[in-house]
Amino acid sequence: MATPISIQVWNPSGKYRVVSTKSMPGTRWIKLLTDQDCRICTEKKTILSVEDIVALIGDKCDGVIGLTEDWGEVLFSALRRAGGTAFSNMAVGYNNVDVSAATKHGIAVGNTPVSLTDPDLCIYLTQTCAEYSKAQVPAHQGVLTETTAELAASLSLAAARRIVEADQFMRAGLYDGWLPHLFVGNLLKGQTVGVIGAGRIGSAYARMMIEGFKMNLIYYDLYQSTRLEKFVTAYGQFLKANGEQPVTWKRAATMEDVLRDADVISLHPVLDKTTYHLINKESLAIMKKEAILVNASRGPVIDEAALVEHLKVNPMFRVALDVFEDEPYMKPGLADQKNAIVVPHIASASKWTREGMATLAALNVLGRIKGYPLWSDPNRVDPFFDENAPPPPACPSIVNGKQLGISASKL
Ligand SMILES: NC(=O)C1=CN([C@@H]2O[C@H](COP(=O)(O)OP(=O)(O)OC[C@H]3O[C@@H](n4cnc5c(N)ncnc54)[C@H](O)[C@@H]3O)[C@@H](O)[C@H]2O)C=CC1
Ligand SMILES: O=C(O)C(=O)CO
Repeated sequence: MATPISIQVWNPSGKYRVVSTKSMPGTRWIKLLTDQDCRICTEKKTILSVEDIVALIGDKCDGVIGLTEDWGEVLFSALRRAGGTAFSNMAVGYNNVDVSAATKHGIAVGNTPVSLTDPDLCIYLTQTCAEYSKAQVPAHQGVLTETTAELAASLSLAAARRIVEADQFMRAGLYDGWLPHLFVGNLLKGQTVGVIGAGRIGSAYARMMIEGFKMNLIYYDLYQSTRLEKFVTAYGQFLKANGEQPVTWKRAATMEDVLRDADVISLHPVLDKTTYHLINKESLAIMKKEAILVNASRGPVIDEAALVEHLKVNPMFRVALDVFEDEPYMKPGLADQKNAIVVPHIASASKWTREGMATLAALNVLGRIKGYPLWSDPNRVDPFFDENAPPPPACPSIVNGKQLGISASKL
């Protein structure tokens, strides 16, 4: 075992033993657990291997909070042997977790689809235009959802206006004076934004690009996003009533239609068998030569080696990536491409979101340890964030709750 070098323990004499495989932001999650007689053990610096985590679980552990590690048979059987019944990913995505292995061992699997109410947005829309405000803009905007969508929007802009290249050029002392051809990029207004996977994050990203830059929408999802369609229709009517060109939407019959039509394409599906290498050599070839591709979902949704080859022969094609196929590594050649922007999986990295995720992950584990029921709607978890009141006695979001027969909360 690579010895963990900086173990930190809170409330050493606590009755319940909880391990957090990574140090998490904020202090509320620590207080919530220690107030309920939990001893918390976390590794502050190292990225732990599966072997390290088994050692940290030891022979007594009630629950674990983890992220990105490979949570399969080895870890779940170790947790079970130590008497554990709870695991929570500190993430909304849980493609790193073998849920059926957890269920087999009677272990609950939590995730963090954080949400909060955003009254300002609703007031703004109500004042702006009655129709527009009725367009089913959700009263609950996800904290993780919006944060991740904002990063995807930032990457779209950075790629469209070549901000990273221009920044590097400045710092290299190459700027001699204003030139008409210097870092000419793409105007977004009036262009088409394509969204693949129009769930919570994909829809929030679409709204930002449509409202912010008056782009038209084409999307592909297995399900119809009625709420998003109504929003774009109403916003289009609002623009028309104000003498502006209305925005439009189209639900594509195939993903290829999106790839063919869109100027900026952002990927937001879950990672599963149907989305693995969704973007590959063939699908890249369909896209416009000057298109922008953004990925803040999961790395393996793109065949990254094929992407590197595509970037080499299509210098006007740009890509902006938050996630990578072999994370934390990049495929050979990617870092050399000027038409690629790469950031280290920071889409959810706003203070509020990360602290909220830590709180939810801790409460998933605590709820299971205490035998609490499941919260009624994992997309409406605002009560768990109220710093002035104790959190509801429920598990905020357990993905295999039904399979384990955990009862639903009446709250
Ligand atoms: N980069 C980051 O830090 C973050 C990444 N994520 C990733 O984003 C993903 C999406 O998150 P949410 O929007 O909250 O999930 P969601 O479940 O609300 O949306 C996913 C959408 O993908 C669609 N989908 C599934 N298979 C598809 C297919 N074959 N083709 C097209 N669409 C398909 C689903 O119907 C659904 O509408 C997460 O699963 C996670 O992997 C989430 C948060 C942060
Ligand atoms: O929540 C997720 O799925 C993440 O990727 C963490 O940022």
